Amino acid sequence: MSSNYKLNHTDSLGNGDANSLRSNPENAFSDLNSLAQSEKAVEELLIQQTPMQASDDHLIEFSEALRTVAKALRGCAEGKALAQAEAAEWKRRYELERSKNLDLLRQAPLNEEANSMEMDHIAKSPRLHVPENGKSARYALERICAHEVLQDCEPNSPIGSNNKLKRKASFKLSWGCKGQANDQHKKDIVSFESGNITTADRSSKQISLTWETSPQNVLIFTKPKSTSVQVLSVEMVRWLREQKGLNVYVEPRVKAELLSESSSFDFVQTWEDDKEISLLHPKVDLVITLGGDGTVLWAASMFKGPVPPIVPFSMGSLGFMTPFHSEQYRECLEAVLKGPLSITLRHRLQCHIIRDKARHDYETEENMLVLNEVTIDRGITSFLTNLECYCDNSFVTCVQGDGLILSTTSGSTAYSLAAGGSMVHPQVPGILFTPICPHSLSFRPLILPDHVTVRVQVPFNSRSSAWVSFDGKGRKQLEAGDALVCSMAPWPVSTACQVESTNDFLRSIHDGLHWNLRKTQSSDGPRET
Ligand SMILES: NC(=O)c1ccc[n+]([C@@H]2O[C@H](COP(=O)([O-])OP(=O)(O)OC[C@H]3O[C@@H](n4cnc5c(N)ncnc54)[C@H](O)[C@@H]3O)[C@@H](O)[C@H]2O)c1
Ligand SMILES: Nc1ncnc2c1ncn2[C@@H]1O[C@H](COP(=O)(O)OP(=O)(O)OP(=O)(O)O)[C@@H](O)[C@H]1O
Repeated sequence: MSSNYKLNHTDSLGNGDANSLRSNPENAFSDLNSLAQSEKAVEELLIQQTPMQASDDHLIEFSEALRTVAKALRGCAEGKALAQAEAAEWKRRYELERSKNLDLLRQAPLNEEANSMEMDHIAKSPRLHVPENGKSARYALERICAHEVLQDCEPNSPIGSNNKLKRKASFKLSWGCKGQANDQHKKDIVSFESGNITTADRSSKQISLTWETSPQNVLIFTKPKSTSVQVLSVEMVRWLREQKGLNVYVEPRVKAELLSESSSFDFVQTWEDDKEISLLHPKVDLVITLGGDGTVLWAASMFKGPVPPIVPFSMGSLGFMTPFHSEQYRECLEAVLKGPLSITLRHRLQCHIIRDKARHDYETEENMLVLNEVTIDRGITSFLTNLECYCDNSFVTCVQGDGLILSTTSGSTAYSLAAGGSMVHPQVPGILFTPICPHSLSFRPLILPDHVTVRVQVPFNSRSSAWVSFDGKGRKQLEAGDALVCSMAPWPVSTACQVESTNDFLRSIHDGLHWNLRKTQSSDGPRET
């Protein structure tokens, strides 16, 4: 009889048998009463044990039950308080992150204004055209269009040390209308005049870049350790200088290669210190890449802010972002330098890690920008990753598997595709949320809108840490309590198109992946009657 009330054991939160008592406490009391009123039971008890012992037993069991209930309630309250504290802490960090980003964005128009005044004063240059809608797009475009003065910030800087005062080439962007380029700018997408909601111009039209002043400064990135790339770079640098009269910048490694070819390449400019790379953007009108997609990723990673337009030549096995053929480099570059050219505006993600250790002082690790994706995986451990994912502070899901890929739409044809994600046109704004080998039958990839902030956290009860990599590089460990915060960056990467954005994208998936290649069924057979 007494076993009806016995609370054998409880877990750390006081759950277990306590729950059954808590869920139905009245039954427990009424059973006790009926037991006490049962003469037969009392007689039996008197025979088996002394009255003192019996009532002691009941009192002990009853007080045990109460203690367990109290423990369970305390556990619940503590859990709730902890969750609330954690939510508040994350909200604080999120707000800090947001205000930091807003500050950055606010500074942009100021700098732009300052530049503009300086420019107007120096050279009465035409102002760039700025699209009128959405703030983030406006800032992004202002930033990539910025006119800047080529002045050495540090007199001893090797970058452009033989430059006099030069002006960065200016350009304007225009959005095509029904496939035709014109001078229209982006307009509000949704109008709601007279209560009627209608959509007008869409955001992802073909974009055309027109030079307003000729590009003068070209930076070439090359895939290392490739003989064919080295041969082409020698030829291209000479052509750009002798035929086009351009200033050419290359990486220090490439300058050494060129000089070993001939001392006549000493006009080529480079840098010595990695810190000087941050000075590249104001000096470079155009970037050329010679290699595969990896070289485009490498080039983009050199720019921690705005990126000059990139002309990617294909010298790898695939090439989803490299539409130009190296054999025709002269014709291609002639056309690009003259303009106008179609571009694909590829979004990037900005990511940063928040360490649990740095909980009380807003940390700190450098923001990383990715053109393809940021991956959180299990590294060399054999344990499942356990990743809690939030989207703007709403819980999304917990990833248990090999990891998670947060990809741009440009990266949708890379790792995300291999993990089962959809292929998405690179100009569709969005963040792909693709699990890697999830240990669940119902986990499907998601595509989230471009305005959200995604947070991926390793929970404190995780069995192992996780590893983050950025476009397949720069691996960093995430310990329990650490989080990765990721949102759309305001600095896209514009790559020149061979034809136009959609045509290039479709060609790349046909040529690169043999997408949906199937022998055509012959008409020689049964037909619908
Ligand atoms: N299982 C996989 O498919 C897998 C695994 C790891 C990394 N990757 C990809 O490799 C990228 C790094 O490229 P890398 O060249 O520095 O390394 P890499 O030299 O190892 O090349 C990886 C391959 O991915 C291709 N690739 C890169 N970006 C692409 C894109 N946007 N669309 C289609 N294919 C693309 C490259 O052309 C190359 O063939 C990572 O960002 C990741 O997307 C893929
Ligand atoms: N300028 C560079 N400096 C250092 N590393 C680079 C540079 N350019 C490319 N890489 C690296 O070299 C590797 C190979 O580059 P890339 O993908 O362009 O060539 P690939 O592998 O031959 O092309 P594909 O994958 O199409 O066959 C990549 O990991 C990339 O990060």
